[in-house]
Amino acid sequence: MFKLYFGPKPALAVTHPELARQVLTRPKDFQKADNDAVASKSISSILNYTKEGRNASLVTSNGAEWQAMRKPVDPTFEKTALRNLIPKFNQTADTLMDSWRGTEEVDAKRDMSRFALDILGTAMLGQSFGAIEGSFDDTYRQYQTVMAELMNPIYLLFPVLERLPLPRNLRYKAAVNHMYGVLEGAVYARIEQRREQMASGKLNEEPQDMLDMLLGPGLDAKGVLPEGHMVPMLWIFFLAGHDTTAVSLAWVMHYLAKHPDVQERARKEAIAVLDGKKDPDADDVERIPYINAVISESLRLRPPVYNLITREASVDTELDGVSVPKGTGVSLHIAAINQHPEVWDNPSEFNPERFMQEKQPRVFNYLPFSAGPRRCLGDKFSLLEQRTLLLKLLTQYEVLPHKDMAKQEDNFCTSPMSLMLLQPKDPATNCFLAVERRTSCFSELLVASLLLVMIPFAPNSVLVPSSKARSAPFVASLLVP
Ligand code: HEM
Repeated sequence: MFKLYFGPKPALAVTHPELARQVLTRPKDFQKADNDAVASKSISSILNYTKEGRNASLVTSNGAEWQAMRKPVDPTFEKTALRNLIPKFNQTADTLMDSWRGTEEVDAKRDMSRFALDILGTAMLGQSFGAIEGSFDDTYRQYQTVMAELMNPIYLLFPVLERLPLPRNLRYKAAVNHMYGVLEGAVYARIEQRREQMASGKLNEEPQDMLDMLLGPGLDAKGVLPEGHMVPMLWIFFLAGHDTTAVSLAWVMHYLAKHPDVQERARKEAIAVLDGKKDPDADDVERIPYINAVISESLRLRPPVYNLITREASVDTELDGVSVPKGTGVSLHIAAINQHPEVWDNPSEFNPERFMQEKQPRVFNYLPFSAGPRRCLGDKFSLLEQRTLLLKLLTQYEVLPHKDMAKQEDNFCTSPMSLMLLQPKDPATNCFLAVERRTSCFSELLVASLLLVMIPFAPNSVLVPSSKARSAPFVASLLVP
């Protein structure tokens, strides 16, 4: 544990799993800090509040207010509810991989980000943002403006600047208003659709996406949530679920490229589970322990939310014998906890094997999704999305190190966003990967049997992973953020 300052405010950084356990399981002593600690004022006031000015952010509220929001949305993120979304995940994964056909270079961070956004659009609202295809440009651009400005350090440090009529403020507010309109519009369009279906006697009672689940049956736009909370809740899902998953996937690509042996084993598992099918189903994604271990190990070493800075002492209290005055910020350094040498052997080594043991890591030793009552709501959603993509990607593509990757370390960037999100280093410098298109499962079997005879004559064949990256016909580059 060490002391630091968030601007002028003193704070503690916790790096030991046991102390993390205490912080996460003593919500009366350590509560969520006020919104302003993590987001600029305009975003807080426009999207995280109801029109009457009540805090409607699931992420930053506390106590009964938080419970009133979390309880009704929990079932939407349960395994059984999520199973229905797998066809949407498959479809978006196909769109992504189709977009790579014939491409020479692919930017992995960008594409994982577009994938994660389109997944959220489709799964939440039933409409893709068209981010992968670039067909929903305006909303995508406005969304990017909000995301870029949300953590603008200048405005976080000097919030008073937000009151000035600066071009940045006008642009930012317009983008936030646009996003509010899109989310509100989606809710009202759904109610309207139901009304029409009801009138024509064709109302489909089965929820088609998360919006249907949040709305519950009927024509009430507030759905299962307290009045005025629907749009802020949808917004939170985008905010909490987009970049986190995108960054996680980008790191998985990075590790797959760096560890061809791991990738090959994961591929074998994917091919065996899919068994010639194009699309995984809900059972398939449960039968991939090794791919799961690869994701878990990547999340351990490079947790997207690596520094959770959202807690503060709600009363005068103590931690590890140190007195902690009310109002002190408390950050959980998840990246440090996930690699604590007291609980992990060779902590900085990438080794998915750790997650293949019968005895899984103890809860507070491994915190990419945090733990306790405030554990990430969307962990299962994100894992399902990542597993679905990897199952398909590994059977169709091979992730290879780009020629510049020899120089690469597992670096992460120090952009303003890295205050919370651990992103691979700036793409312009050294985070290139390459992917190679693979043959289909059927033709792969064919090629494999031919290779038994032809190996001496076919050193660049798709099934020989080494020197082929630059000579094979379908090389595309994946650029990790
Ligand atoms: C790899 C992907 C993800 C990571 C690493 C991640 C990580 C986290 C972390 C560390 C927290 C903070 C928990 C705490 O304060 O103790 C959190 C909270 C949250 N996450 Fe995630 N998350 C991911 C994906 C998602 C997705 C896909 C969604 C929704 C679609 C989501 C929704 C939320 C929400 C709503 C909360 C606030 C929960 C509450 O305070 O009750 N997350 N997440």
